[in-house]
Parts: sequence; C-alpha cells; structure tokens
Amino acid sequence: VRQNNNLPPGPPKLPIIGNLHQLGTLPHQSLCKLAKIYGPVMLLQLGGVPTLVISSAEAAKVVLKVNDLNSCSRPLLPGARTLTYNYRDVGFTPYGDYWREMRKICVLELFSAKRVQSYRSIREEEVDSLINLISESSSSATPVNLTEMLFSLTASIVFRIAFGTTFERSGFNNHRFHQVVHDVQAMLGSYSAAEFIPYVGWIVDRLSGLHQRFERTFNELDRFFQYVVDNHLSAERTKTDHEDIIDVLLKLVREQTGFGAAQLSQDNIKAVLLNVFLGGVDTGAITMIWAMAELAKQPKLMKKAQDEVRTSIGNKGRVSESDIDQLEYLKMIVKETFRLHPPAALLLPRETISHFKVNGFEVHPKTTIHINAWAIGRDPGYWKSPEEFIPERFVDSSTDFKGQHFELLPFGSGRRVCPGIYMATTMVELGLANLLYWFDWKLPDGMKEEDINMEEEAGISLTISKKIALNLVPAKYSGTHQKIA
Ligand code: HEM
Repeated sequence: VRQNNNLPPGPPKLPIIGNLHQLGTLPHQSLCKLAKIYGPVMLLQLGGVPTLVISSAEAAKVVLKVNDLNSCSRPLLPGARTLTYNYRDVGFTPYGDYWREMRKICVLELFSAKRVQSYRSIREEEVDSLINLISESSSSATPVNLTEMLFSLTASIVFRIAFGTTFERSGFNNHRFHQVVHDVQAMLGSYSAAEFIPYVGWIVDRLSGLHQRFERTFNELDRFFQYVVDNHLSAERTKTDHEDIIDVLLKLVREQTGFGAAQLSQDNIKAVLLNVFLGGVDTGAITMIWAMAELAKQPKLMKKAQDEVRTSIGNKGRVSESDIDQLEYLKMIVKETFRLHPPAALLLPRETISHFKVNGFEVHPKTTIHINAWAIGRDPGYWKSPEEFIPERFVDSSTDFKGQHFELLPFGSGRRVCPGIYMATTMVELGLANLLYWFDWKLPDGMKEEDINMEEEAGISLTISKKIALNLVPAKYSGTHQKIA
C-alpha cells in the first residue's frame, strides 16, 4: 500500500497508463474489488489523470456534502466537448457562473414538479400503447422482449417531452435515432487516449479512427436537433397543449430573462437536449428492466406487488399517475432496484476545485472523483444480506434516494445531484405499475427462475445495463378485462 505525502493509498501503477489496465470491462466492479484491498478512499492514476475513488457512505458524505463546493466541477472529457457545443450544456460543463445559470433553468423551468406534471398525459398515452402492444402478444402466449419495449417506451416519452412530437411524425427514422443516441453514449463512455495520455494521446485517437467517428455522430445529431429547432421556429407549426422543452428554451432565448452570465443561443438548446436524451432514456429503461428481472426471479415478490396494485386500482381499467402514491410496496421495489442496480454505477465524474481532506488523506485540485454508488449499495456495513433483492428492507425506513442518505446514491448528491429525479421516478413507477397490473408474467418454456441471467454490461456507455435481454411471457390478468381506449 502506497503512502506518499499522505495521499490516499492505491494500487501500484505502470508508466504512462498508470492504473488504466486495472479497470477491466466493468470498472465499477473492478474498483469495488480494489477498494477491498486499498480502502474506501483510494487514489488511482488513469493515464495522466489522478482519480479518487470513493467506496463508502461516510467518505461519500465528506466529498458530496462537507466538500460539495470543493468538488463540484466536471473533468473536461474530450468526447463531451464536441457533443456539448463546447460545454454549453449543464451536465458536463465545469463549475462556474455559466453552470449555475443553466442549472437554475433546469431546476426552475425544465424539470420542476409543475413542468413534469404537465407531461402526464404524454406518459400515460405512451404507457397505454405499450400495454396494448403487449396485450396483442399475450393472446399467443409468446415471450416479449421487455428490454426492447422498455427502451422504446422511455425513448418515446422523452422524445415527445423534448420535441413535442412523436418519432413517427418527426420524420426521423426511429431506428436511426436509437443508433445515434447509442453512438453518443459510446463517445462519452470511451476512455479516449487524449484524455488519459498527455501530449501524444490525440495522435493515438486519430490513428484509431475515434476522432472521425466522433465527428460523424456529432454532425448527424446536430442536423437532427437543428431540424427540430427550425421546425419550432416556423410559423406553420401546430401548437400542442403543453410547452415542450424546445418551446421553453426558445422562450428563454427570446426573452433572455433570468439569465445573467451568458447569452443563451441555439447551441445551448441543442446541448441541453443532448443532456435530456442521455440522462432520460437509458437510465429509466434500465431501472424498469432490472426491477422486472428481479421480480421474475422471485415470483412471491411479483405476486405481492401485483396484489397491491390490483387491490388498490380494482376494476378502474388503468393505473394513472394519481394512483401511484398509494403503492408503497412498488416504491420499495424501485428503491431496492436502485440500491442493487444504480444505472450510473459510478455517478458522473466530478473534478475537485480546491484542496481538501477525506478520512485524513489529502485531495488536490484537478483530481477526478468517481463515487462508486454500486459498491456502496452492496456494502455489508450498511445493508444486511446485501446481494439479495429484498424490498421489505425499506419497511419503516426513511432511507430514500434523493441524495440525503449516502448509503443509497443512484442520483448523486449535492450541487450536481440529478435534476431529473422526479421526471425519472414518475416514468419508472407508472411503467412498472401498469406492467404489474395488466399482466401475469411467466418465464419462457423450459426456463427456471435461477436461469435468468443477471450479468451486467458496461460496454461503451456511461450506464450499466442488463447484458442479456429480458424475455417474459405475458398473460392478461383475468380480473381486468377493460381495454384501454
Ligand atoms: C433513473 C434515472 C436517472 C438516474 C439514475 C440519473 C442519475 C444521475 C446521476 C448519478 C447524475 C450525476 C450526479 C452527481 O454528479 O452527483 C445525474 C446528473 C444529471 N441528470 Fe440524471 N439520472 C436519471 C434521470 C434523469 C432524467 C430523466 C433527466 C432529465 C430529463 C436527467 C438529467 C440530468 C442532468 C441534466 C444531470 C447533470 C446535472 C449537473 O451536472 O448539474 N437525469 N443523473
């Protein structure tokens, strides 16, 4: 164990690449194992970048609460620079006046409770069409690919919220859009050589074709965003009954109200749209998929959740958002899913602004920080039988995931905490409640509960998802016969 000027301990490093070779294909898991040797406050060198890895709730609290201001910037990821129109977004932009203004717009205008509620009919309509689609398969008792369907659900919801129109009417090919969102995540998630190997890294990137791929993806996305923004500016546009995210941002551009630090431009709009897609689509789908997989593994829990929602809704024929608050067990299932499967296992990287101490160790400015929310969620020091999915652990517990309880941090905490928590949870709870209300779920022929594969995949994106698609056989619940209009 290295001890140097009271820096945090960490594994020995190689020249140039430092500890990069130790990250493996699932960095959150590799880092969790290393933390068992070197401790919950660990310093690695990822190429040229000193990187602090935090793996306990206590240390996370010292970073995200006590030293929030010292550690609330973001490292400049080269993939992000292009994609965010030179950091004109909110999620990847470094700390400063500009970020503060953008953050204010997000919290007050884009993701406020009132705004999220104004999108209720969009969520309910999209969930209804999913249920109708699954109902069609349920008559033939064939498995449905829930992974694909839930990605398509969150993508459709976020698309309509952002652009005010559906995929079909947008004139943009649905499949192509998924592909572009995927490529964008690859751009942000790939450990670019330029970021980690000082001075010569950019040559490696050009040789490996990374740079060309970045440019192609960016140009395609930019053309699409520009097309929708122009469409919103054109006089012929038919108004919808709620303002979509582009409407809100264009209004702010026109009025330039409440925005002191910088002039808002169309580039800001496009950069924020990108954040909304990256933040909103994958994460929600991944959460619902893990929840359904865990319930399919434990039919008793599935039944308990179904009994709750069916008793509570009765024969009303649909679960609407106003019903969700009564569904206590469902909410525990969502918490337990976030504990075992936080979609952003290492949160988003932070960068320190000033010097501070954690557990007696020195942390210098310009250090990248990863908080291993995945490791903290499975720490036997806080959680009994941590590897088991037990929603009941949250009975009579005040622990929630909004950033006040450092043992459960799927959305981060502090100044940079996810501003989309409410948007995300309304989508996830409504989706799950309806899947559980309308159908009984069986395993495909010949499969047993223990055969459900729970392996993770980090691949190239910033999120961790279930590696193998979840296929289950829906059977329409016989207690509810009404068809959704
Ligand atoms: C289950 C769903 C979601 C999860 C698990 C999640 C998780 C996170 C995490 C871990 C962070 C970084 C927090 C930190 O640095 O402390 C973050 C930031 C962010 N999220 Fe989410 N998120 C989700 C849904 C959403 C949605 C639906 C939106 C918007 C539509 C959104 C927009 C953002 C933005 C803009 C940031 C950057 C905030 C900043 O840097 O100031 N997220 N999210």
